[in-house]
Amino acid sequence: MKKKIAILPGDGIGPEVTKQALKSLKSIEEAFGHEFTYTEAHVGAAAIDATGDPFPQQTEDVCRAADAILFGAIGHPKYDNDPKAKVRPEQGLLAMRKKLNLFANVRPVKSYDALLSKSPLKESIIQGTDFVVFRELTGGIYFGQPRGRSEDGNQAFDTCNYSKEEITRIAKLAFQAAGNRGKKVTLVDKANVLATSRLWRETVQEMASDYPDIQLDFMFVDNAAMKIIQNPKDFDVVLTENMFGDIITDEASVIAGSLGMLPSASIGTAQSLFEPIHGSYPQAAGKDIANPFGAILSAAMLLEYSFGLVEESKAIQDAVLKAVDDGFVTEDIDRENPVGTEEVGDKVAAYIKEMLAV
Ligand SMILES: NC(=O)C1=CN([C@@H]2O[C@H](COP(=O)(O)OP(=O)(O)OC[C@H]3O[C@@H](n4cnc5c(N)ncnc54)[C@H](O)[C@@H]3O)[C@@H](O)[C@H]2O)C=CC1
Ligand SMILES: CC(C)CC(=O)C(=O)O
Ligand SMILES: [Mg+2]
Repeated sequence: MKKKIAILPGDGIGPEVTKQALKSLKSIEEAFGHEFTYTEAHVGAAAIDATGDPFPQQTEDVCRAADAILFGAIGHPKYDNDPKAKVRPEQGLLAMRKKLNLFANVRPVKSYDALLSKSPLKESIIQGTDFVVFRELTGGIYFGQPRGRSEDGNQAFDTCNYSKEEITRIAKLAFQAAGNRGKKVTLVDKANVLATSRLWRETVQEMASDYPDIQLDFMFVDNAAMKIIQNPKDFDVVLTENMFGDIITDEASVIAGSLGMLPSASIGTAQSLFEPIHGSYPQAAGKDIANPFGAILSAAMLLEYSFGLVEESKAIQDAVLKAVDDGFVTEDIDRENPVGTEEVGDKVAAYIKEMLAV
């Protein structure tokens, strides 16, 4: 199969974890005889430095010309520590999501048997966790207008906005996913307080009759934040809006062992984009300590979601599992006996070929 992949490494640890994901994709090409071409483009602080724009037209063009997009992370302390900065790397990420219509961010959460003992959570509680969060990605408070500051600068405001259409299109994907899994959708919202959350409940309730074999539950987000840690196995498909999904998945990553473990797919109406759920972790940049599994598993999601290459995707997932089982993990997982980012990437790429006997 011949496919074009846009590579957007971004900032901080973005380039190093993306590099490890590419090693796995190259093993897959070799093992299965596929031909992927990779076109790199700037996004985030790297793009501001190069062009003044965190999501330049040239990068958008590269994304639109591709069959799928692999993204690292954006963000830089020089902007985080300057609340008055006029242009911010995060604007690039949000612009990219909006312009490419990446409306559904799918974030699978799993525990790893080999990592159970490393978790601050009780093994008996997290063992066997397997749920997926469908996070709406192009609406809500990250995008709503008006937003800004009052004229005297003493007040600031953001707007949370949702339309039925925005809710319906992601809810459909969540119901369909539940049909192929544990047949349960939990809508996480704040319908006791927010008008937007009440629209979510109403819309999803109306849709439920189209999916009679799916159990639909509702949970307020504050309760969900607690229950995900207390009883993660109660969840199958979690459906939620943009900001709630952002927050509860960072929390849920503790179940997997580290924020560096979780991949994601951002489903678009044309191309889809694949990215680890973490940020640019600037403290770790260039130190060969970042966990690349989230990025590598994002490449696995890319193969399955965008190219329909299920066996190839599984080959990467199996190699990751073997690397984890064999103790090839970075210091966020194993402080006493870590290996470096590059070594993890090399190991997974080698295991793919070894397990497929290439
Ligand atoms: N999708 C994106 O590109 C995102 C970008 N950001 C940006 O990233 C920058 C840093 O933000 P933070 O809040 O510190 O979030 P972050 O996700 O970069 O890091 C938070 C903490 O998670 C751990 N961590 C994250 N990724 C890891 C990895 N691959 N391996 C090992 N440990 C890892 C580290 O303990 C780190 O201190 C900011 O500029 C922020 O705006 C934040 C979240 C998402
Ligand atoms: C940096 C934010 C815009 C997004 C974020 O934290 C995320 O998508 O996980
Ligand atoms: Mg986040």
